[in-house]
Amino acid sequence: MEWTKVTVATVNEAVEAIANILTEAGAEGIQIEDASINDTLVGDVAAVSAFFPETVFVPEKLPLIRQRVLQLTEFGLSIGEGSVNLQQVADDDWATAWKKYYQPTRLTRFLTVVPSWTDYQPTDEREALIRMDPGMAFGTGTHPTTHLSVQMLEMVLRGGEQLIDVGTGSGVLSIAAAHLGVQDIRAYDVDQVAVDAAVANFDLNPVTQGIIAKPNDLLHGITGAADVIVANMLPVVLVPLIPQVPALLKEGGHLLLAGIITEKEAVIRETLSANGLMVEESLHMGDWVGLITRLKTDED
Ligand SMILES: C[S@@+](CC[C@H](N)C(=O)[O-])C[C@H]1O[C@@H](n2cnc3c(N)ncnc32)[C@H](O)[C@@H]1O
Repeated sequence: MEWTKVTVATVNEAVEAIANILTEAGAEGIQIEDASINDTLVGDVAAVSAFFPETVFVPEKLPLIRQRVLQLTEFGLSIGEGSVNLQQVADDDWATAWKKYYQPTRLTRFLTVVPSWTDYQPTDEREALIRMDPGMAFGTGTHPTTHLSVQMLEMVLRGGEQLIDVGTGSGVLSIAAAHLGVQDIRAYDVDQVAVDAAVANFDLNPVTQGIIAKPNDLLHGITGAADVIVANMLPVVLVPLIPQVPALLKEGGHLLLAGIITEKEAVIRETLSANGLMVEESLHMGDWVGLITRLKTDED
């Protein structure tokens, strides 16, 4: 079988958004390259490739893909070169591409994300595995913003908390939280395809029994407070999310934010402050920032 490979040349900041556009256009697999895995790319230059099966007539889809990539700039996102290129690839190349780019990745000392088709075994008894189907959209769990999110979860969770995962995507953060002892998890995503992908990934990970996954726009209409709210999303979505958080965060609870490129950190901090939240700690990975925040108290 032949596949059509569509590659968008971009920068790190836009990688997740472009992956979503390509998935929504009918891609069956996404491959992300940046300087950490491809020597020919330097700095924050990145490439997102999507593989479409023969049954999809890709040239028909290209104008909309191009238009949606360009529209990202309207949300304040830098897209870099933004060029879109087509290539036919044979099945064998595709199989090799998966193997090359989706390797088990140790996110933290205790959590490793593993493509579902590998037989990777933990190297020690404390290493827990997050099994993900790499054919599904919304990240394989190896993006730096996901790394930061999992690191922040590991820093604040002690077990037994209630957690809300906003923009769950592949469900990776909910699976990580379940491994860290959280049983009461609500996972939401505005996109039904993402919710379906998350549910399928929950089924691959026995630890996730009982997670509620539903389509929802941010936290509109959600009731019932949580100890931890985690959101790895673009700043353009985090800004309207933040004012919804204080009503849903228990006293002493944490809001964990990732998906923030360094240039957008100031606007996120301003929005947090205007809504009675303060930054307890910030984590950095490349150009990305993760913020551990909590409600301000009288002592602050
Ligand atoms: C960068 S992905 C994060 C996926 C996953 N949580 C992770 O950390 O790898 C962002 C997700 O947010 C979702 N999203 C975007 N806007 C949203 C909204 N208004 N409400 C809920 N989810 C949203 C997207 O569909 C996407 O799945």
